[in-house]
Amino acid sequence: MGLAMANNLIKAGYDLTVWNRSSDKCQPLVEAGAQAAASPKEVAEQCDIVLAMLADPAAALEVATGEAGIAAGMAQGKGYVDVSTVDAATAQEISRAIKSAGGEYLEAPVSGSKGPAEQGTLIFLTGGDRSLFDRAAPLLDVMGKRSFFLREVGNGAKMKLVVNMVMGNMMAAFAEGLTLAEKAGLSKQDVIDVVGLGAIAAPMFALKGPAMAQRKYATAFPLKHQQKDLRLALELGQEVQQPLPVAAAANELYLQAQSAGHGDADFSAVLEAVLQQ
Ligand SMILES: NC(=O)C1=CN([C@@H]2O[C@H](COP(=O)(O)OP(=O)(O)OC[C@H]3O[C@@H](n4cnc5c(N)ncnc54)[C@H](OP(=O)(O)O)[C@@H]3O)[C@@H](O)[C@H]2O)C=CC1
Ligand SMILES: O=CCCC(=O)O
Repeated sequence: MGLAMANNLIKAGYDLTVWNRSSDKCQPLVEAGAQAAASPKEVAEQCDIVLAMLADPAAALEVATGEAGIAAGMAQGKGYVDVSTVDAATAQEISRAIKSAGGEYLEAPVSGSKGPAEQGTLIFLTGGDRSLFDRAAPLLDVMGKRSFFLREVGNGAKMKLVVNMVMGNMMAAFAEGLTLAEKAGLSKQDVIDVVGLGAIAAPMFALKGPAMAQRKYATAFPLKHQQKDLRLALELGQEVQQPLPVAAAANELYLQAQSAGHGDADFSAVLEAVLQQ
């Protein structure tokens, strides 16, 4: 995700300084004109606005608040926009670290996968400093088609978890439907066609269904990240005392798929867990 988003910023003419834990992954961006930095701190020292796209809450915290992290290079006038999918408490902790270092903070997780990241059609779900939202808007407009400002830090994370919980549930239900159809003697392609014409038609089913019918799962959204998002959504449900039995059942399927070695495959590989029931 980060590579595609950074590429679009370079193409739009922005002067980029990049860092990634595995530094070889920065090479295509350096070849496209970006400068490589030795640490997140160095990126923050060199840039007015820092963007980060990281795996999970642990990675987001380490990169933002670690010894050579973003906060260590922050100063007044600089801003940090974290587009990773994390929980609200993590976003709030990062916000405190950035602000006590004098910077501004915006959480901005994205809806939309690899295709929208490449095409610059992501949807940003933001919360935090309104002035940074306004300052970063031209960058978000290069990478996305719409940006929502949801006020205080944590609301972007919560919105993202709600959306991804629904998405994870939908994919698990679709996998069950395909499996039931096949065992009942129906064609999976017929199921995809019928679903695509009715009220439950979804771009996701049309996009991923044909490959799922062949048990192929080229990674756009890694299954391990979908399971992380369901875990975080279930934790949010506990915080606000909302039972989420459908999401809890879906989470079990993603955990099973992950244990069976499909964590780095696309999240549609949840079908493999359904097939094992
Ligand atoms: N893929 C998708 O369709 C979408 C993903 N997201 C969210 O975006 C985020 C990134 O997703 P995606 O790009 O697919 O994931 P990847 O797994 O491809 O990338 C994860 C990134 O996080 C880095 N990272 C992981 N752990 C650490 C750490 N401890 N310290 C420093 N860096 C670390 C990785 O570095 P390294 O290269 O060294 O491993 C890599 O750059 C996730 O939060 C995901 O939920 C949101 C919308 C869509
Ligand atoms: O977090 C991943 C979202 C994927 C998508 O919105 O298609």
